[in-house]
Amino acid sequence: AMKEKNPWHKSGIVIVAVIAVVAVVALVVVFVVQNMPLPQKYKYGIVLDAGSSHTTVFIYEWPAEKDNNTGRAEQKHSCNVKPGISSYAGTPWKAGQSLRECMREAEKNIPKQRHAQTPLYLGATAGMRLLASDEVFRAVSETLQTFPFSYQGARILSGQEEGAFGWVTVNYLDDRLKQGALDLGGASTQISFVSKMFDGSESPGNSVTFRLYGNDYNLYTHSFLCYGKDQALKMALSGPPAIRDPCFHPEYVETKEYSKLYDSPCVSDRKPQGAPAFFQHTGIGNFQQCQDVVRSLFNFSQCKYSQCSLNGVYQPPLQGVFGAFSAYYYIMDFFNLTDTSIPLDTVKERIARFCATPWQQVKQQNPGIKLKYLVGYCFAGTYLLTLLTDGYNFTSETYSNIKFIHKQIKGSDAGWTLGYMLNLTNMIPAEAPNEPPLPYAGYVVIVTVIIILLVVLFLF
Ligand SMILES: Nc1ccn([C@@H]2O[C@H](COP(=O)(O)OP(=O)(O)OP(=O)(O)O)[C@@H](O)[C@H]2O)c(=O)n1
Ligand SMILES: [Ca+2]
Repeated sequence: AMKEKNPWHKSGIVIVAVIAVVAVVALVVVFVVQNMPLPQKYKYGIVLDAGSSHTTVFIYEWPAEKDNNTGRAEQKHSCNVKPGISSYAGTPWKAGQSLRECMREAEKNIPKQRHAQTPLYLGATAGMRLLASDEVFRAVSETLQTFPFSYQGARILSGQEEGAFGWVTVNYLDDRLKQGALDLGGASTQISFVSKMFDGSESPGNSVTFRLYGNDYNLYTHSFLCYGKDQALKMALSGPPAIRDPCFHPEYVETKEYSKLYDSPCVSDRKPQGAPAFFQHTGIGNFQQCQDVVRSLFNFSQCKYSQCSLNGVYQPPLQGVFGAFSAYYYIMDFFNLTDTSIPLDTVKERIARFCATPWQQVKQQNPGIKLKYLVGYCFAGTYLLTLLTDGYNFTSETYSNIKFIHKQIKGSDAGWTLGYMLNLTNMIPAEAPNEPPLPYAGYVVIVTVIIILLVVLFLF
């Protein structure tokens, strides 16, 4: 009998193979889809930074299901209003009104179902330290309570908190190396850093301890009230009647109201008897002389500690790199000098040349810059350099340890607000995060390749 070929034999193998391949592909697909991260659910927090010159509403966002020890809160949105609430001393209700528009934006930026559980904090800094108006706080609180968030209250931060939380923000997410923090505001300025030479014993008032990513830190921090850039300018102007002012450009002439100059506690006791109502403010644009004026605002005559920065305030030796933000950044960004590999002498020369440039020419060369800011950069640049060198003791050698920064990793603004919220929500990461051994994509690729390998072996 003829051996009949079984036509089913060959096609049977093919069918089995196809089914096997389809099954494996299906397996892989199901596996990948199943293991894909679910659409994230987020939690939110709102912090209002009520500074002396502005109020900024910050919205932070972090994954809801993750434990909080991995450093993942990020800035989702920010909204800025000027001027600061402390400028509404005469009309407190307007301070409340001024925040409405940004708060409505916050409502839009946070999903409705999360509103009620979103904490809302307002922290005020140096402007309110100087004003200390209960009426302004009451008006602001009333406004904030009309929004559907979980209002946690408004308060004035101490200078120590402001410095310490700025340090936490700068070091959050970045556990590789501990950076110091330099904050130059309108009404106060802060310096915060960790130093081997500082254990808090010499000056307990400058000491703050934190546990961050598995390490304990003893932080040195100090806030100088009245030494923000706007109040420092008032102090500089209120010296001997500033007729010919080295901190303003040649050809700058402006008639100014004397009483406006003395409207802050930083300068009120300097007001001379029988001062005229108006004075002519005339620039001569001289960096060296402007530096002398700034130095005269710093008192170096007494120090009861092993060493001091200025005004008899203890400061341990500088250590490590520093993130310098807020006005430090705005000023150096204007001068195109945020790159600190540029030698300090070159930086001084450039600012000196700017100060010596006649005001008309400065205006022509900087058409895009608001005049109220532009007019102040000669003083601001001189003040910044003098504070860093004569004040904090940075040198030509250590200047490059400063990094002028605006945003943190992942786009959060550098400043005290993120650190403040992390602290109040118990989210300052006490332990270092547990990294998964493989990134997710790598894990999927490896699993898939192994399965395909097994299938190929099986077929042959
Ligand atoms: N784009 C900007 C924004 C602000 N400024 C100025 O920089 C200074 C500091 O601003 P900021 O850090 O916002 O200070 P505040 O938080 O308002 O003040 P403080 O921290 O002292 O309360 C102010 O003189 C402000 O006018 C600037 O030159 N350019
Ligand atoms: Ca500030």
